[in-house]
Amino acid sequence: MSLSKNKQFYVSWEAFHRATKELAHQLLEGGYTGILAVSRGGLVPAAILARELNIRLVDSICVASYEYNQQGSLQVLKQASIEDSEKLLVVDDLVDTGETAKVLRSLFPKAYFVTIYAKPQGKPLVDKYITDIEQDTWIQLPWDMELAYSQPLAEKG
Ligand SMILES: O=P(O)(O)OC[C@H]1O[C@H](OP(=O)(O)OP(=O)(O)O)[C@H](O)[C@@H]1O
Ligand code: HPA
Ligand SMILES: [Mg+2]
Repeated sequence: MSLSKNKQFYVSWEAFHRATKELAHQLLEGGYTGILAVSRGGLVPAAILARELNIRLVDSICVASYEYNQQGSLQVLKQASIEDSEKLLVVDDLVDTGETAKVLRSLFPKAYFVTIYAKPQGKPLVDKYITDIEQDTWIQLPWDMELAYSQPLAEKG
């Protein structure tokens, strides 16, 4: 299924870091003892949360569903070895249709599922997130972008 969107939401590294630290603040009193990163997008916020919350038990589950913005069926490429528990944080960068979160929730029903960004369709599947993004918007993450020259407005046709 094509998820091409009308609008784009560009996220800088700084903005991503700031939002993830805000998430860490909100999780500080939760007593979480382990992190499960949903690779690949969840690896970046998982590393930041692990540092901020002083959690050293970090695992990953490797899934694939999108090829750029074409959504296919979700495949689990590598299972996690960490145990499901109320003290486990499952971390992804974002929830869009909720298909990834649905699978993760069925595999880790006790865990606390967090993301940085959430679109309306996927929002009911996450326990906590930081920023709402409209469904028709594509989130451009910092690791998918590079600095580039921008033509002055006066020179644009
Ligand atoms: O709510 P959904 O519609 O399932 O979309 C959200 C998922 O899509 C992206 O991952 P993707 O499968 O593109 O792989 P990546 O993390 O390796 O980039 C994102 O990192 C989430 O994991
Ligand atoms: O909006 C998005 N941006 C980046 N990756 C994604 N995977 C699903 N939706 C998105
Ligand atoms: Mg992902």
